[in-house]
Amino acid sequence: MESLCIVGNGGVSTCQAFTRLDTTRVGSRPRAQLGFGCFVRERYKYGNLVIARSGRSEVGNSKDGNFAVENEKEEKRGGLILGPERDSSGSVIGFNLIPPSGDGGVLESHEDATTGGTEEADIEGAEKVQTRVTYNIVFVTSEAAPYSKTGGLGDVCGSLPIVLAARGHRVMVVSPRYLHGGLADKNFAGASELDCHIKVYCFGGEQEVAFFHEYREGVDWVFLDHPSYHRPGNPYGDSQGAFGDNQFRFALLCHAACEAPLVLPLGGYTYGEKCLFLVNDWHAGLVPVLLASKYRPYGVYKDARTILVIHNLAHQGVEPAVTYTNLGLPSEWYGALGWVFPTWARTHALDTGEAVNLLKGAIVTVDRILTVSKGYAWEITTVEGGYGLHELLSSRRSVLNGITNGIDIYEWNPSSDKHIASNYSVDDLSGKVQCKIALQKELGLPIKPDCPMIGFIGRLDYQKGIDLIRWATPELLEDDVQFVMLGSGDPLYEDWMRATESTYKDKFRGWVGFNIPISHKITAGADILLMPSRFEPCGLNQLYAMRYGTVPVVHGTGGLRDTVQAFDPYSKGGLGEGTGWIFSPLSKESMLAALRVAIMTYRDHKSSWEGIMKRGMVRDSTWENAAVQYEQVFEWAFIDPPYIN
Ligand SMILES: Nc1ncnc2c1ncn2[C@@H]1O[C@H](COP(=O)(O)OP(=O)(O)O[C@H]2O[C@H](CO)[C@@H](O)[C@H](O)[C@H]2O)[C@@H](O)[C@H]1O
Repeated sequence: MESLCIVGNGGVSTCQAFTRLDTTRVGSRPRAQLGFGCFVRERYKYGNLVIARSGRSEVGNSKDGNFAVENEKEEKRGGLILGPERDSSGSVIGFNLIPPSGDGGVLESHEDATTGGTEEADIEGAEKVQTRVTYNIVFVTSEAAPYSKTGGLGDVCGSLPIVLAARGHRVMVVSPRYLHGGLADKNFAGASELDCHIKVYCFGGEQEVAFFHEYREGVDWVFLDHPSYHRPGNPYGDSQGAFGDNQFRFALLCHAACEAPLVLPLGGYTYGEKCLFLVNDWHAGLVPVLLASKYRPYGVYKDARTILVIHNLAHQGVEPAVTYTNLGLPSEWYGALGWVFPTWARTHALDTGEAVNLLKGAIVTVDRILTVSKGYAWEITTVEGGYGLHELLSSRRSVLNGITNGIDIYEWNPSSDKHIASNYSVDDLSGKVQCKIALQKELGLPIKPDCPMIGFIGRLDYQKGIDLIRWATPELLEDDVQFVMLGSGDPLYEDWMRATESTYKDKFRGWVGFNIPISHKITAGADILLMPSRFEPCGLNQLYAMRYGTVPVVHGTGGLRDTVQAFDPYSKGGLGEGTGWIFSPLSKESMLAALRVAIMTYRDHKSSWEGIMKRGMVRDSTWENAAVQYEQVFEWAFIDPPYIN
């Protein structure tokens, strides 16, 4: 117990007792980079108020014990709280706690943010406790599971918001209310219409939109309602291809998402102007452009920040330049979105290649950029991975970070999964073979519990390396293996899957369609999950597979390389380490070679195989791990002024 003077608004307001609750050491950089010691954080209880105080030890190479002594000394010398720091609305957002040396370091990460270049080391070292600063966070996304999902974007925007809310943030997710006229429409049944219709100006007129809302698992799920979201198909298209008015549909989403924190009194209060927009992929790319061009010039959202999360750079929302006037942006902002196709990509000699690119607009106006793995964060700054935006992305490298996705460990849990035939866990794997047998039965394959079963789940497109699978399948199926694929997408590959199934009746099954229960059954029933992705920003299926003891064989790219550890039978004195196989280059030969080693290990080295399975099953893929790193980036975003003021 000690006493501390609390000075507020220029005068000593009171002197009261306070108690130190705990002292923790905050993740530190290598000393050589910083030239000073590690940061420490202490928490104090003052009446009902808990105050976090951060400072740094001057003895960088102190052992933990020395840190305690150091801070004990500092504490004895006493410190001052120089009053609350308030935002423009008068809300208290922090306390200026200054030790007598004047070396306060209340916001240690401010220094981190200005040094640049090595932030990733700090992201990983961030504390794994409840966050100290909370934000009003607005996710803007074209899909969020379980309401809408065509792939990994839906998974991420369906689970990360819940984890952030549980960590104390106020979180809203704004997404369209798709009604396709099928069973999936019931996903929105829990959302009720809010008494708030607004008009947004774009596409040559006023567009009236409504909002639906469901408060679930601590998150405000806000669904934007407009007739253009009500049609058969999926969020982006139908059997005829992509919808022709997607630019309109997602521009509408962005306009409305900018209004939502200002106009929706969720739980009685709006989110307000001081919020953090997390804009996902091109569909949400207009949000930072709108803030910069239409709100901040009028004094609105001056204290908001925006972070672009890139899940897939291959999709950028590119449309002819003439469509710019539809977007509801001031004409002088054309340069932000204007983009010129390289000469080789133009359609004819008179084509000037001029276009508007919504993702590019976001990249040049947003405060910070995140991708879903570190490997991909680097790849998008290269010619090969940058899809024409590598130079722009490189120019913003100082605010670009990669954070590997987590997974929903409740939905993807082999010991409680309702979709699979038999539950199992790392302590009792016996149910896994039952899942395989059940899958063989369901698919009409010969029941062979010992036959290696390879699985594939994903969109049938160029990104996922389906062409490679197609070339390799005849050779692969010469062996005594079974191969099960689930996917939809390019009709060429859908037809190929059907044809292959009829050629290899005893060995191959191709399930064309999008089916979540089947994806769980394959993840549990297969022994090997194949992911020969050409590029993969993160990849979730390999994470699900590892959690289910299904061994991934992946191409060494992006998040696949970051998350799968190559099996090495000789390490650890012959005990082995690693969670799967990584092949490179992306060729039929190297993929088949990796699969053959995996199959041989499955057949002939049972204990090694079990080791690989178990290491994968206990790997930490939780969202908590990623959420802590997200919070570090949030802090950095608010330390810097808005990129475009
Ligand atoms: N036919 C089908 N039936 C049922 N379920 C199916 C399915 N096809 C795919 N899925 C499911 O959709 C999700 C796909 O996630 P991925 O991360 O593998 O890829 P995607 O390319 O969509 O995501 C993009 O965004 C995510 C999220 O950031 C990144 O991980 C990824 O690298 C990037 O390409 C998984 O949950 C998978 O099970």
